[in-house]
Amino acid sequence: MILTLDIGNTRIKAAVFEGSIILDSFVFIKSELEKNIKNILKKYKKISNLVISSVSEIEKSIFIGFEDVVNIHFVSNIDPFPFSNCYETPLTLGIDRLVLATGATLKFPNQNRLVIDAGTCVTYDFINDQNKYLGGSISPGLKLRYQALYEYTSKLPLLSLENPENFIGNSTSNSIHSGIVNGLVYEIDGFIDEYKANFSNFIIILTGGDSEFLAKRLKNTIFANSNFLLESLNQTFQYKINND
Ligand SMILES: Nc1ncnc2c1ncn2[C@@H]1O[C@H](COP(=O)(O)OP(=O)(O)OP(=O)(O)O)[C@@H](O)[C@H]1O
Ligand SMILES: CC(C)(CO)[C@@H](O)C(=O)NCCC(=O)O
Ligand SMILES: [K+]
Repeated sequence: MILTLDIGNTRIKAAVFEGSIILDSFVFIKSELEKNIKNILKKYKKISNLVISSVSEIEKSIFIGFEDVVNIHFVSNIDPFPFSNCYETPLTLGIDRLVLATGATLKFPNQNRLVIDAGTCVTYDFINDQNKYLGGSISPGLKLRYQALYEYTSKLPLLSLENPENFIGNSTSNSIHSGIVNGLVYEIDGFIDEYKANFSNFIIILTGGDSEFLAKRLKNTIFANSNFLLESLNQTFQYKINND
Protein backbone atom coordinates (compact mmCIF):
# COMPACT_ATOMS: atom_id res chain seq x y z
CA MET A 1 0.00 0.00 0.00
CA ILE A 2 1.20 3.49 -0.88
CA LEU A 3 0.32 6.86 0.57
CA THR A 4 0.66 9.71 -1.93
CA LEU A 5 0.86 13.28 -0.71
CA ASP A 6 0.33 16.32 -2.94
CA ILE A 7 1.54 19.38 -1.07
CA GLY A 8 0.09 22.21 -3.14
CA ASN A 9 0.38 25.94 -2.76
CA THR A 10 -2.77 26.14 -0.61
CA ARG A 11 -3.93 22.72 0.48
CA ILE A 12 -2.61 19.20 0.91
CA LYS A 13 -4.25 16.24 -0.75
CA ALA A 14 -3.50 12.64 0.11
CA ALA A 15 -4.59 9.25 -1.21
CA VAL A 16 -4.03 5.66 -0.13
CA PHE A 17 -3.38 3.33 -3.09
CA GLU A 18 -3.63 -0.44 -3.37
CA GLY A 19 -2.10 -1.03 -6.80
CA SER A 20 -3.75 1.58 -9.00
CA ILE A 21 -6.95 1.79 -6.93
CA ILE A 22 -7.60 4.68 -4.51
CA LEU A 23 -8.85 3.19 -1.24
CA ASP A 24 -9.26 6.48 0.59
CA SER A 25 -8.49 10.16 0.08
CA PHE A 26 -8.05 13.22 2.26
CA VAL A 27 -7.73 17.02 1.99
CA PHE A 28 -6.26 19.12 4.79
CA ILE A 29 -4.33 22.29 5.58
CA LYS A 30 -0.57 22.50 6.09
CA SER A 31 -0.68 22.97 9.84
CA GLU A 32 -2.47 19.62 10.14
CA LEU A 33 -0.02 17.67 8.01
CA GLU A 34 1.70 15.74 10.77
CA LYS A 35 -1.52 14.86 12.60
CA ASN A 36 -3.18 13.64 9.41
CA ILE A 37 -0.26 11.47 8.31
CA LYS A 38 -0.17 9.93 11.74
CA ASN A 39 -3.88 9.09 11.57
CA ILE A 40 -3.70 7.72 8.04
CA LEU A 41 -0.74 5.48 8.90
CA LYS A 42 -2.59 4.28 11.98
CA LYS A 43 -5.70 3.45 9.95
CA TYR A 44 -3.81 1.73 7.09
CA LYS A 45 -1.07 -0.32 8.71
CA LYS A 46 -0.12 -1.89 5.38
CA ILE A 47 1.22 1.40 3.95
CA SER A 48 4.90 0.78 3.19
CA ASN A 49 5.78 3.86 1.10
CA LEU A 50 5.02 7.55 1.41
CA VAL A 51 5.46 9.44 -1.88
CA ILE A 52 5.51 13.21 -1.74
CA SER A 53 5.16 15.89 -4.40
CA SER A 54 5.65 19.35 -2.96
CA VAL A 55 5.67 22.82 -4.50
CA SER A 56 5.66 24.39 -1.10
CA GLU A 57 8.41 25.15 1.41
CA ILE A 58 7.72 22.36 3.82
CA GLU A 59 9.92 21.32 6.71
CA LYS A 60 11.31 17.93 5.75
CA SER A 61 11.89 17.37 9.46
CA ILE A 62 8.15 16.77 9.88
CA PHE A 63 8.68 13.44 8.13
CA ILE A 64 11.62 12.22 10.21
CA GLY A 65 9.30 10.75 12.83
CA PHE A 66 7.66 8.52 10.20
CA GLU A 67 10.88 7.04 8.83
CA ASP A 68 10.69 4.05 11.16
CA VAL A 69 7.25 3.12 9.84
CA VAL A 70 7.41 3.87 6.09
CA ASN A 71 9.90 4.55 3.31
CA ILE A 72 9.73 8.20 2.35
CA HIS A 73 10.25 9.44 -1.21
CA PHE A 74 10.24 13.10 -2.28
CA VAL A 75 9.83 13.50 -6.03
CA SER A 76 12.66 15.73 -7.27
CA ASN A 77 13.68 17.36 -10.54
CA ILE A 78 16.57 14.92 -10.91
CA ASP A 79 14.44 11.75 -10.73
CA PRO A 80 13.96 9.60 -13.85
CA PHE A 81 10.89 10.60 -15.89
CA PRO A 82 9.28 8.85 -18.88
CA PHE A 83 9.77 11.87 -21.19
CA SER A 84 12.71 13.99 -22.28
CA ASN A 85 12.53 17.36 -20.67
CA CYS A 86 12.92 20.17 -23.22
CA TYR A 87 12.26 22.95 -20.68
CA GLU A 88 15.12 25.42 -20.92
CA THR A 89 15.27 25.56 -17.11
CA PRO A 90 14.46 21.95 -16.09
CA LEU A 91 15.56 22.52 -12.51
CA THR A 92 13.01 25.30 -12.00
CA LEU A 93 10.11 23.28 -13.39
CA GLY A 94 7.44 22.67 -10.71
CA ILE A 95 7.38 19.18 -9.21
CA ASP A 96 3.59 19.09 -9.64
CA ARG A 97 4.01 19.74 -13.36
CA LEU A 98 6.63 16.98 -13.64
CA VAL A 99 4.30 14.55 -11.89
CA LEU A 100 1.32 15.52 -14.09
CA ALA A 101 3.46 15.14 -17.21
CA THR A 102 4.56 11.69 -16.02
CA GLY A 103 0.95 10.59 -15.46
CA ALA A 104 -0.12 11.88 -18.87
CA THR A 105 2.82 10.22 -20.64
CA LEU A 106 2.27 6.81 -19.04
CA LYS A 107 -1.53 6.81 -19.11
CA PHE A 108 -1.89 8.02 -22.70
CA PRO A 109 0.99 6.53 -24.71
CA ASN A 110 1.95 7.58 -28.24
CA GLN A 111 -0.11 10.73 -28.51
CA ASN A 112 0.11 14.44 -27.83
CA ARG A 113 -1.10 15.33 -24.35
CA LEU A 114 -2.12 18.62 -22.77
CA VAL A 115 -2.56 18.69 -18.99
CA ILE A 116 -4.37 21.66 -17.45
CA ASP A 117 -4.25 21.97 -13.67
CA ALA A 118 -6.68 24.58 -12.33
CA GLY A 119 -5.56 25.07 -8.75
CA THR A 120 -4.00 28.03 -6.99
CA CYS A 121 -2.32 28.66 -10.33
CA VAL A 122 -3.50 27.35 -13.65
CA THR A 123 -0.75 25.38 -15.34
CA TYR A 124 -0.63 24.03 -18.87
CA ASP A 125 1.81 21.25 -19.73
CA PHE A 126 2.34 19.73 -23.14
CA ILE A 127 4.04 16.40 -23.86
CA ASN A 128 4.14 15.48 -27.53
CA ASP A 129 3.74 12.08 -29.18
CA GLN A 130 7.54 11.70 -29.23
CA ASN A 131 7.49 11.87 -25.40
CA LYS A 132 9.08 15.30 -25.36
CA TYR A 133 7.95 17.62 -22.60
CA LEU A 134 7.83 21.01 -24.35
CA GLY A 135 6.58 23.28 -21.54
CA GLY A 136 3.33 25.23 -21.31
CA SER A 137 1.96 28.19 -19.39
CA ILE A 138 1.35 29.46 -15.86
CA SER A 139 -1.46 31.86 -14.98
CA PRO A 140 -3.35 32.82 -11.80
CA GLY A 141 -6.10 30.46 -10.61
CA LEU A 142 -9.72 31.48 -9.97
CA LYS A 143 -9.36 32.20 -6.28
CA LEU A 144 -6.11 34.07 -6.82
CA ARG A 145 -7.81 36.29 -9.45
CA TYR A 146 -10.53 37.26 -6.96
CA GLN A 147 -7.90 37.97 -4.29
CA ALA A 148 -5.72 39.99 -6.65
CA LEU A 149 -8.56 42.32 -7.70
CA TYR A 150 -9.37 42.95 -4.05
CA GLU A 151 -5.83 43.40 -2.82
CA TYR A 152 -4.51 45.65 -5.57
CA THR A 153 -7.47 48.08 -5.82
CA SER A 154 -9.37 50.31 -3.38
CA LYS A 155 -12.87 49.82 -4.70
CA LEU A 156 -13.17 46.17 -5.57
CA PRO A 157 -14.67 43.84 -2.95
CA LEU A 158 -13.44 40.34 -2.16
CA LEU A 159 -16.00 38.01 -3.70
CA SER A 160 -16.17 34.27 -3.69
CA LEU A 161 -16.54 32.17 -6.80
CA GLU A 162 -19.94 32.47 -8.45
CA ASN A 163 -21.33 31.61 -11.81
CA PRO A 164 -21.64 34.81 -13.91
CA GLU A 165 -25.22 35.49 -14.96
CA ASN A 166 -24.22 37.02 -18.25
CA PHE A 167 -21.04 37.79 -20.14
CA ILE A 168 -21.99 41.50 -19.81
CA GLY A 169 -21.68 42.23 -16.09
CA ASN A 170 -24.34 44.78 -15.10
CA SER A 171 -22.96 45.57 -11.60
CA THR A 172 -19.60 45.59 -9.85
CA SER A 173 -20.13 42.05 -8.59
CA ASN A 174 -21.36 40.75 -11.91
CA SER A 175 -18.51 42.47 -13.76
CA ILE A 176 -15.98 40.80 -11.48
CA HIS A 177 -17.59 37.35 -11.81
CA SER A 178 -17.77 37.78 -15.57
CA GLY A 179 -14.17 38.96 -15.81
CA ILE A 180 -12.80 36.15 -13.71
CA VAL A 181 -14.92 33.15 -14.62
CA ASN A 182 -15.56 33.99 -18.28
CA GLY A 183 -12.02 35.29 -18.56
CA LEU A 184 -10.51 31.99 -17.41
CA VAL A 185 -12.92 29.94 -19.53
CA TYR A 186 -11.96 32.00 -22.61
CA GLU A 187 -8.32 31.58 -21.69
CA ILE A 188 -8.54 27.80 -21.43
CA ASP A 189 -10.64 27.44 -24.60
CA GLY A 190 -8.25 29.82 -26.37
CA PHE A 191 -5.20 27.76 -25.41
CA ILE A 192 -6.92 24.52 -26.40
CA ASP A 193 -7.83 26.00 -29.80
CA GLU A 194 -4.23 27.12 -30.30
CA TYR A 195 -2.88 23.66 -29.45
CA LYS A 196 -5.48 22.10 -31.77
CA ALA A 197 -4.35 24.36 -34.59
CA ASN A 198 -0.75 23.20 -34.10
CA PHE A 199 -1.08 19.53 -33.15
CA SER A 200 -3.42 16.75 -34.13
CA ASN A 201 -4.60 13.74 -32.18
CA PHE A 202 -4.17 14.90 -28.63
CA ILE A 203 -5.81 14.25 -25.30
CA ILE A 204 -6.64 17.00 -22.83
CA ILE A 205 -6.71 16.29 -19.11
CA LEU A 206 -8.18 18.87 -16.75
CA THR A 207 -7.46 18.57 -13.04
CA GLY A 208 -7.14 20.68 -9.85
CA GLY A 209 -9.55 22.17 -7.33
CA ASP A 210 -11.51 24.13 -9.96
CA SER A 211 -11.60 21.43 -12.64
CA GLU A 212 -15.22 20.40 -12.19
CA PHE A 213 -16.47 23.97 -12.08
CA LEU A 214 -14.56 24.80 -15.25
CA ALA A 215 -15.13 21.58 -17.22
CA LYS A 216 -18.83 22.16 -17.72
CA ARG A 217 -18.25 25.72 -18.92
CA LEU A 218 -15.67 24.95 -21.59
CA LYS A 219 -16.55 24.87 -25.26
CA ASN A 220 -14.02 22.11 -25.82
CA THR A 221 -14.70 18.59 -24.59
CA ILE A 222 -12.08 17.53 -22.10
CA PHE A 223 -11.40 14.69 -19.72
CA ALA A 224 -11.81 16.03 -16.15
CA ASN A 225 -10.21 14.09 -13.32
CA SER A 226 -9.70 15.80 -9.99
CA ASN A 227 -7.50 12.91 -8.78
CA PHE A 228 -5.10 13.07 -11.70
CA LEU A 229 -2.17 14.43 -9.71
CA LEU A 230 -2.50 11.81 -6.96
CA GLU A 231 -2.87 9.03 -9.53
CA SER A 232 0.12 10.39 -11.42
CA LEU A 233 2.15 10.49 -8.23
CA ASN A 234 1.49 6.78 -7.73
CA GLN A 235 2.64 6.16 -11.31
CA THR A 236 5.70 8.39 -10.89
CA PHE A 237 6.75 6.26 -7.92
CA GLN A 238 6.24 2.97 -9.81
CA TYR A 239 8.25 4.40 -12.72
CA LYS A 240 11.05 5.45 -10.39
CA ILE A 241 11.28 2.01 -8.78
CA ASN A 242 11.48 0.36 -12.20
CA ASN A 243 13.97 2.82 -13.73
CA ASP A 244 16.34 3.93 -10.98
N1 LIG B 1 -12.05 23.91 0.20
C1 LIG B 1 -11.35 24.60 -0.69
N2 LIG B 1 -10.30 25.36 -0.29
C2 LIG B 1 -9.56 26.04 -1.18
N3 LIG B 1 -9.81 26.05 -2.50
C3 LIG B 1 -10.85 25.34 -2.95
C4 LIG B 1 -11.67 24.58 -2.09
N4 LIG B 1 -12.59 23.94 -2.85
C5 LIG B 1 -12.37 24.30 -4.12
N5 LIG B 1 -11.35 25.16 -4.19
C6 LIG B 1 -10.86 25.77 -5.44
O1 LIG B 1 -9.67 25.14 -5.76
C7 LIG B 1 -8.69 26.06 -6.19
C8 LIG B 1 -7.38 25.63 -5.56
O2 LIG B 1 -7.13 24.36 -6.11
P1 LIG B 1 -6.27 23.27 -5.37
O3 LIG B 1 -6.90 22.87 -4.11
O4 LIG B 1 -6.04 22.23 -6.40
O5 LIG B 1 -5.00 24.17 -5.10
P2 LIG B 1 -3.71 23.89 -4.24
O6 LIG B 1 -3.99 23.14 -3.00
O7 LIG B 1 -2.97 25.14 -4.10
O8 LIG B 1 -2.97 22.94 -5.17
P3 LIG B 1 -2.01 23.38 -6.30
O9 LIG B 1 -0.93 24.15 -5.68
O10 LIG B 1 -1.56 22.04 -6.77
O11 LIG B 1 -2.76 24.14 -7.30
C9 LIG B 1 -9.14 27.46 -5.80
O12 LIG B 1 -9.07 28.31 -6.93
C10 LIG B 1 -10.58 27.27 -5.32
O13 LIG B 1 -11.50 27.97 -6.14
C1 LIG C 1 3.41 27.01 -11.12
C2 LIG C 1 3.25 26.30 -9.78
C3 LIG C 1 3.24 27.34 -8.65
C4 LIG C 1 1.89 25.59 -9.83
O1 LIG C 1 1.65 24.87 -8.69
C5 LIG C 1 4.37 25.24 -9.57
O2 LIG C 1 4.37 24.33 -10.62
C6 LIG C 1 5.73 25.88 -9.48
O3 LIG C 1 6.10 26.36 -8.44
N1 LIG C 1 6.48 25.90 -10.62
C7 LIG C 1 7.79 26.45 -10.71
C8 LIG C 1 7.97 27.23 -11.99
C9 LIG C 1 7.81 26.41 -13.26
O4 LIG C 1 7.09 25.42 -13.30
O5 LIG C 1 8.44 26.79 -14.27
K1 LIG D 1 -1.91 24.16 -9.70
